[in-house]
Amino acid sequence: MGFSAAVAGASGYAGGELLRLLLAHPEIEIGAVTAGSNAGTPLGQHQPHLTPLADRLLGETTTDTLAGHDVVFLALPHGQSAAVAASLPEDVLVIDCGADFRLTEAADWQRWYTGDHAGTWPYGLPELPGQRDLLRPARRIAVPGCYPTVSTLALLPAVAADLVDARDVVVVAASGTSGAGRSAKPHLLGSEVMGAMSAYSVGGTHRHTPEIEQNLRLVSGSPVTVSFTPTLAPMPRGILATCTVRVRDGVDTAAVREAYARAWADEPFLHLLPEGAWPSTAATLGSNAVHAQVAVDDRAGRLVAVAALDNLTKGTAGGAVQCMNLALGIAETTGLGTVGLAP
Ligand SMILES: NC(=O)C1=CN([C@@H]2O[C@H](COP(=O)(O)OP(=O)(O)OC[C@H]3O[C@@H](n4cnc5c(N)ncnc54)[C@H](OP(=O)(O)O)[C@@H]3O)[C@@H](O)[C@H]2O)C=CC1
Ligand SMILES: CC(=O)N[C@@H](CCC(=O)OP(=O)(O)O)C(=O)O
Repeated sequence: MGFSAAVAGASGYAGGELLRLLLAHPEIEIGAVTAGSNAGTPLGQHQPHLTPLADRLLGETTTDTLAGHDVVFLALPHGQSAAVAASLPEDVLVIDCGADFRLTEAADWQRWYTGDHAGTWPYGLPELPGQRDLLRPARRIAVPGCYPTVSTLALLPAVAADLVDARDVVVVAASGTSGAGRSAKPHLLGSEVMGAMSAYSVGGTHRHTPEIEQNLRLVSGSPVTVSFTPTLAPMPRGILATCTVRVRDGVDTAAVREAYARAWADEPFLHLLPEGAWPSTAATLGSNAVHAQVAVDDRAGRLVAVAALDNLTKGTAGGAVQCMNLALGIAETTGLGTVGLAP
């Protein structure tokens, strides 16, 4: 065991997935586990699948509890991370699963969130060009939102190779309910969700829109406009994103597939499926993998890129552990699987 790690928000979904992954990580010893209103109760009461940690008591999320670790993961609601991070020494690796430090523009923060913009940390999507060089020396990392991870990765090779016009991107993504966190909300009741799909934050109102645009802008030679519509699917975890964008003249499926195969040849977690096979969330569950497929719809003149991932693994905790590995100087794939759970 080389490094100690604390997890704040350990009673929640993202915190639970972090602990599941860290339990299997050969270089990590799990230290403090903390919560909010559930502080003082045993972790096993909230995360019964984490049997080796069942008797651990959840601590208060304070500087005293979190201090003294090499790594601190924050899996807290938006707006809670800045104060905690500021109280920790600069040489401690702090990895925030929330949104507070993802956006580069304060104006974007003010438009899409409430309160003051806390700042910008290196963005925890290693697959962005040049990003690994920024993450290796970083001691503060902002993990992307789950929809931005899957949508950005689904579109990145096509936008980077200038095969598409990024002014006309449409993303419709279906998420499992764990994406909404664990606190009780009427629209997440079993009777509302089971056997039903529904759209929400329609009409360009979801706060992940500027994050997806920010990511694609990094590689696009032209302006980027994304119309993003999330939907809620009757499953506990997983996201399937269907992304379409106008293709440049003469671009066909073969050219797009070649660009994705080239871009992802050395990516350990990004898989372009064999031609004709389309992603399913189930095949990615519990793994850090992203499965994708692309085709050009010649009649409509649009690229269709479909990608699936597990929102709690590559979409949050797995992405966070991947970034931790880079920042600790250990192999990026340590403790992370690419094999999903099926059926
Ligand atoms: N779920 C997902 O798929 C994704 C989540 N994220 C982000 O990860 C973070 C955690 O999300 P998620 O796990 O889903 O949320 P949950 O609601 O499931 O968990 C929230 C956690 O934060 C704790 N908490 C709440 N308020 C406070 C407080 N004031 N002080 C200390 N601890 C507090 C809760 O403790 P208690 O049980 O005591 O209330 C709980 O442990 C969020 O920022 C979310 O946006 C990012 C990408 C995807
Ligand atoms: C199904 C569902 O409700 N999903 C969440 C996305 C969660 C996520 O990625 O997290 P951040 O809040 O960290 O950005 C939502 O749409 O708000």
